[in-house]
Amino acid sequence: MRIALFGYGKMGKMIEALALKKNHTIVAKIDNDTTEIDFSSFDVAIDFSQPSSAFNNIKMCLENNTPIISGTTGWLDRYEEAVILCNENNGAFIYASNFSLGVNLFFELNECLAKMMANLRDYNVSLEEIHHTQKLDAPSGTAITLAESIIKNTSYTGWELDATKDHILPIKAIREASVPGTHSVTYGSNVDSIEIKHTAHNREGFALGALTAAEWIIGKHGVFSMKDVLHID
Ligand SMILES: NC(=O)C1=CN([C@@H]2O[C@H](COP(=O)(O)OP(=O)(O)OC[C@H]3O[C@@H](n4cnc5c(N)ncnc54)[C@H](O)[C@@H]3O)[C@@H](O)[C@H]2O)C=CC1
Ligand SMILES: O=C(O)C1=N[C@H](C(=O)O)C[C@H](O)C1
Repeated sequence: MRIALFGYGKMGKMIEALALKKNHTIVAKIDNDTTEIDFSSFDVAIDFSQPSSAFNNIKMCLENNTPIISGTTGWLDRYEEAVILCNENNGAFIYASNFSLGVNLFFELNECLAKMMANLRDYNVSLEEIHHTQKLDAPSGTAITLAESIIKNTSYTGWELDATKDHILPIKAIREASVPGTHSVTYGSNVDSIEIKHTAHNREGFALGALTAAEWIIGKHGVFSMKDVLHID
């Protein structure tokens, strides 16, 4: 598979290392704003860039008939525009706030627990995420995905960083030197608490998931998610 990397930072480099081990070829490493890209030279693009550049990278790929996998977080106010562009161009697109298998299983666990807790009024839910200090967005994309699922399945109506209002799910975003990504969901009452937690030990799981999605999407048309790639239901 011939791959173009949009974003050649921590994730771009990790994906390159894994891709080479799997005998894929990295034909382009795009690490800044540019329009000088030969889209005919690669089969798929993988974007791990920055919140301010992700949408434009996705747009360029879709307008040039290139399947695009995006893991960049913090740009989702334009997600619906990306969906429209994908459909208009008969393209192929996957966004995931987290590509690791472990977190995608954790998403399922979170949904299941939210459904169980939905009518238990003695418990309040809160979310915490811990990431490295270079992270540009807060809360993390993964925390937002977790929060949206809880909101869909309980009486919570929204989320806010450090919220203290009724029915608003509080998210605490902590930044510590080199943490790859830790997420926990806690249901607390006066008598006990229930916590589920995912800890990434390094970035390999994210990179492997993104490569798996890139291999999977070739030849397909539409907007997909990691549920499609991993056959989770
Ligand atoms: N969905 C997932 O599984 C994961 C998502 N992420 C997200 O991926 C993004 C990148 O993460 P890291 O690699 O850790 O960040 P990073 O800061 O190490 O790398 C980002 C790179 O993008 C480059 N860049 C800036 N403007 C660009 C443009 N217009 N086009 C292409 N590249 C450009 C920067 O020069 C930098 O090298 C972040 O939004 C992060 O939250 C990170 C890990 C996993
Ligand atoms: O910026 C990161 O590093 C990560 N970002 C993603 C997010 O915002 O959820 C995924 C992972 O937690 C690492």
